[in-house]
Amino acid sequence: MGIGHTTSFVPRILARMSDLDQHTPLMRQFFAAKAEHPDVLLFFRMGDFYELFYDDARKAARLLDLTLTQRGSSAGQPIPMAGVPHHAHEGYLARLVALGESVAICEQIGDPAASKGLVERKVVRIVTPGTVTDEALLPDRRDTLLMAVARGKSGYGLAWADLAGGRFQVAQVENDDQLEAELARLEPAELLVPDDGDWPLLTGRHGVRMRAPWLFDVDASRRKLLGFFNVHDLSGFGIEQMPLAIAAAGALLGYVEETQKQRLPHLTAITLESNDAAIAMNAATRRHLELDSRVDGDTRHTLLGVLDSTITPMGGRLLRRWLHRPLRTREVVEPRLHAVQAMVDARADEDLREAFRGFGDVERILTRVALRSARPRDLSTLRDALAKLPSLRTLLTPLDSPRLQWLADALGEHVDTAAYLQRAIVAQPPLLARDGSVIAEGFDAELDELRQLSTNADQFLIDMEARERAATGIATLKVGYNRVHGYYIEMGKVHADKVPVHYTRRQTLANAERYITEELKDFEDKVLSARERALSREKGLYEGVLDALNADLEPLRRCAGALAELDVLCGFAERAEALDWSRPRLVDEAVLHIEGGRHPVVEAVRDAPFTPNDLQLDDATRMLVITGPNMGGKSTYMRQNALIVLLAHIGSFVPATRAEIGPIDRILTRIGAGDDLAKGQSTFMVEMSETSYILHHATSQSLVLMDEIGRGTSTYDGLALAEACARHLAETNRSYTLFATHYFELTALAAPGSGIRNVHLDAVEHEDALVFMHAVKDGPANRSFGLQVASLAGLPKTVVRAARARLAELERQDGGKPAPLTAQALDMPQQIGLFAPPSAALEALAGIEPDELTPRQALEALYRLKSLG
Ligand SMILES: Nc1ncnc2c1ncn2[C@@H]1O[C@H](COP(=O)(O)OP(=O)(O)OP(=O)(O)O)[C@@H](O)[C@H]1O
Repeated sequence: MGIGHTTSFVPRILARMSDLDQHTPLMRQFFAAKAEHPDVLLFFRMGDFYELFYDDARKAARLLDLTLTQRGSSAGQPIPMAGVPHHAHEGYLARLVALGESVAICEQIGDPAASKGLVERKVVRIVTPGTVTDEALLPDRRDTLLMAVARGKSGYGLAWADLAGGRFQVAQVENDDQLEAELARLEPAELLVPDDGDWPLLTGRHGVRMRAPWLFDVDASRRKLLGFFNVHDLSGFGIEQMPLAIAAAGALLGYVEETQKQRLPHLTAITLESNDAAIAMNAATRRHLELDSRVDGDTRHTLLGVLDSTITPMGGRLLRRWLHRPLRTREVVEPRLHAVQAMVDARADEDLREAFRGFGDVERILTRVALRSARPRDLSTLRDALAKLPSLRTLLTPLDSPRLQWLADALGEHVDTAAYLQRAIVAQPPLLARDGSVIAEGFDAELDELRQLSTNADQFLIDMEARERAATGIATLKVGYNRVHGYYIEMGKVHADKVPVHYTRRQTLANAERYITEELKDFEDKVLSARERALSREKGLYEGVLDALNADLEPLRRCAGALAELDVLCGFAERAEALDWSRPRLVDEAVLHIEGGRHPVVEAVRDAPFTPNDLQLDDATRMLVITGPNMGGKSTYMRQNALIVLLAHIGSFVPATRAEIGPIDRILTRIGAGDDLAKGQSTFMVEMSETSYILHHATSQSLVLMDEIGRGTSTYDGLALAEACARHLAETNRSYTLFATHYFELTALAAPGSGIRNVHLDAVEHEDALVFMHAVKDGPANRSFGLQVASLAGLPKTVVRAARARLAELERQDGGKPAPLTAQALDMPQQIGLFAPPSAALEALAGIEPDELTPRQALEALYRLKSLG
């Protein structure tokens, strides 16, 4: 949904409503519902369909490929209409929500059969992209977040909620860059912002919803939060002094209450996310490192694609969260690494992972329990999950890791809940509670009796007949049933004198009398309504089961959280073994020392073996200037080091034989591929704004990757900028920098004492083919192989040949060496051969292919050249 959606739609609806009297009663009902929800699609329940009218119909028809029809006319105008069948509406909802649309569901409230005239209708809930909790509408392995952003002089307040998981978090950031970074990290499905001016950052984003600015009022928000969480102040959440965060949280909560129209008992606290705890990565870095999606949309060949071997969906979601927020807090990361080590040492992951199978999505199930929308199969999955806990705990017991033992504790026992669900729910319940047959036999005597009544009615009648015959001595006495009179005891008129006093006459036939007794009447009442009553009894019992689970929700949610974390850690152990990764050492000294490092994704995709490479950065060496041919492996080398650092800080082992990593505060990258031109900036502009961000933010604890900066402008501008940036990074920022460049001039920076070293990647020409070695070696590259790579890429032979001739000329002019970069050289570009006026004769010569000339043509060419010289 784009910004401004609201404003265009409302006046049209209101205009139609102005002549309400002329509309049919049904349409008046529609307009009334629509007036309350003007800016969302209205699903208007009519029998077995949800119908959409007017603009909603047109929009839905377009988005969902529905047929646009007409429903008669109202106020003299045909009514455009489109509909989706009720039984299949979830699929359509899912598609709309994925497109960032919201839908108000307007149900028939009254019983259509019982109501005279128009059945009552009411909007019962509003499904929005950021608030969905239905299983069918949610992606399994990714959080669906609703976010609100408040802005003020000191920056932005952010609040985000994962309603399906029951998480509610806030943070404050200082500027646009940080806001953009958080949006890139969290990727909210729906974003609420105050309608108080421009939001250039959000242009083109899906799911942005403008809200009235007063909804972000700090005082009102504070009151709302105090009321919602039933607390006296917000200091318990650590946000008392954070007005912007409070404003955002209040606005978010208001929206959730407005759309969900129900209590949200599973949101029990607000967690403050501190920016200091995480390694900062801006939006560009996330994109460049291809953490969970690539520029081309591929998700498999990403770090997450390689790393994710979690079994449960909640484990998958947690891993994604971790991956996007590597932590600086060693107290959290070290215990994870230790846990992975313990599992690797004990080779425990295989059994543990086996144990995770069938656990299902306990976390989301518990949310549905809290929201009372849990379905029977949610409860049976929960039951089966709880039943597996003891064996899971047994597997964890021998593992020597405090974190794993803590998690085993957090799993809890839940013996009573497990037994309770075992008793309450049938082995394989049906999909929907309304069909009955969910509550197990033996759980409730009344339900059992009701069920028995409907199934065992025949036996009861046979038994009763035998009993009454014996009691009265009338062998021909019959117990029967007819539709009009119901159950009866029938006997011939001749037996009139033997009729017991408690028999009441019901009907007289020609030769027989029919009676009813108290017992039979009771039976009749019970049987005739038994099915309905069984169903309604079941419904009540089902609610009771939900109540019982809700009473014990917190420990269950802790259990779900522990399961998710165990699953992720276990996945790390599995990956470490399968991919031969090793445990990184997080140290206090300023070093970045990686031996035998590999790029996890490139290695996974390549058929041929991957060449491992080392990295050594420390106080003495702050920057590597990396040269070498295109395709040599420069980008791969730079990124693999960033990924190794990142993996180490989420608690994973890393693709290296050894890694020693000092404190890191940020990972910053400037990498050309996939530049984001969406913002209407030129490639060079993007390059420079990213570079400027880096120069402003990189510290001596930052890891910076710079890939060929300066490429987007003229050679000398580019070269000058690249050198100035490199110097600044090495001397002022003093960051750990990997600086890949095609400007050989930059290799001159690596003077003794500069903290800069040259390394290069090599290729060799072998029988006309170019072989890339992919090994990082000391010193600058001695040639670039640019022409060879161009020829590999299929550039026309004549062009490559012309380039080769030109290169020879340039090298002759420059004495074959890269020119040292001096200010003088930069000021006087014309002195450098590249800009010398080209020789017409040489150019013509370059275009000549001797092998293809006849002797006569060769002679002619020679004369021509002579004339040019
Ligand atoms: N260490 C390695 N071992 C094996 N193969 C590698 C290695 N590094 C890179 N490669 C392979 O070489 C290809 C090119 O690598 P990369 O893109 O890093 O080169 P580059 O030097 O950055 O090139 P360019 O300058 O054109 O951007 C990769 O796609 C990968 O298949």
